[in-house]
Amino acid sequence: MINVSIIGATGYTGSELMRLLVNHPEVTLKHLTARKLAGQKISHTFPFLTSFLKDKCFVTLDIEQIKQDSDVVFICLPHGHAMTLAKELGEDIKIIDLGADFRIEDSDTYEAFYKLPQTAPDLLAKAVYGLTEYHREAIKGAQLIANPGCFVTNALLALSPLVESNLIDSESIIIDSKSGISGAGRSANVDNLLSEAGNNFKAYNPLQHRHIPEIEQELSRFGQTVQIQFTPHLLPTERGIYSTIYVQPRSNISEEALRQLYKDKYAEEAFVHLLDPEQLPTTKAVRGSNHCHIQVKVDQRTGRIIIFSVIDNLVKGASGQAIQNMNVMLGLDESLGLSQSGVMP
Ligand SMILES: NC(=O)C1=CN([C@@H]2O[C@H](COP(=O)(O)OP(=O)(O)OC[C@H]3O[C@@H](n4cnc5c(N)ncnc54)[C@H](OP(=O)(O)O)[C@@H]3O)[C@@H](O)[C@H]2O)C=CC1
Ligand SMILES: CC(=O)N[C@@H](CCC(=O)OP(=O)(O)O)C(=O)O
Repeated sequence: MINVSIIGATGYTGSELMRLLVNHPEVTLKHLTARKLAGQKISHTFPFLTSFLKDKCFVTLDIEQIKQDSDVVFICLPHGHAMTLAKELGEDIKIIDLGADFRIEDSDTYEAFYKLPQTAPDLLAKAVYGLTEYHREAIKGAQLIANPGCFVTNALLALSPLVESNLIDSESIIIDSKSGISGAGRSANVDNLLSEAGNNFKAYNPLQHRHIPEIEQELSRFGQTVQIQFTPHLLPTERGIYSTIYVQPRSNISEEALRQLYKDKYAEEAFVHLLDPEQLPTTKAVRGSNHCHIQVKVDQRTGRIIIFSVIDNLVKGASGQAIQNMNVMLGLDESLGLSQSGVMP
């Protein structure tokens, strides 16, 4: 069995990891850390885990104990902590960071967008970016994974086939994204109260969202420098990310050719699906699952391509993809623990 510990198990990504890993046939959950809730039963905070974790309690973070007892550690903390923790955990343990500390290759860009110093440049250099479908070979040999941001995962799965094929004007990309409130984490925040966010809808952080440099970095890997326009919005729902993306092709492309591109790219992928032409993605169809649903259209009037893409921010956008990466790192079947379908209604 693989011994797994979670640092920051009281948050949404930590609890989602537990929800998925209790059904992973190869995993034993070891140390599940918290600050204030240390010593308390996990099932009291997360009753959905009652029959799975029984009397298991949160524990205070003890690096030596974790090093001794774990094969894999997931770090589910606010940005800035994983740089220190990954150093302390050392190189003999596999680490998957769900935050952004190892995602941005250029430290000045990280510091500008995150307002935090990059204190682990040596670890940054060896970290592998964990968008599984595009970095599988590197992930196989990695010790440290930078798990992608949720909006980023959604946008990259939608856009990469087009950018990789050099079919679009790399400065024409407009990404209009919406996220459920769990994307903001479980910590108390007035903006996320039902009375503020319920029956409400708003854009936030236009022009400066932290995911802009991450999306540009990853799309630019294909060869051309990519500049995007990205605006996130807050949906009055718990989970889900929905992106509608507009791009200008370099030359006219038929919808049939466009569909073939996506079909070929994702034919072998367990979690990325091009929907039938008459369908449009919905957040509920992927709710609780590790799946990404994509639709592509060509507007015959304007010539633009429109891509619709949807994931569950806590699963493919965070904990599910982290487990997918763990499976790849350990040479396991990539889908282990991730067989859930979406939940409707
Ligand atoms: N929510 C999402 O959809 C996604 C989140 N992420 C990233 O994953 C990481 C975790 O996110 P999420 O689970 O949503 O966050 P939450 O706010 O839900 O949970 C944060 C966790 O971090 C702990 N924590 C908070 N501050 C500190 C601190 N100063 N020192 C030690 N522990 C601390 C909390 O523990 P305690 O109970 O002790 O306070 C809690 O367990 C973040 O980096 C986030 O950006 C990535 C993709 C998607
Ligand atoms: C709704 C909401 O607030 N969403 C978060 C994104 C969550 C995410 O992907 O996390 P990272 O911070 O690890 O990139 C935001 O916009 O900041």
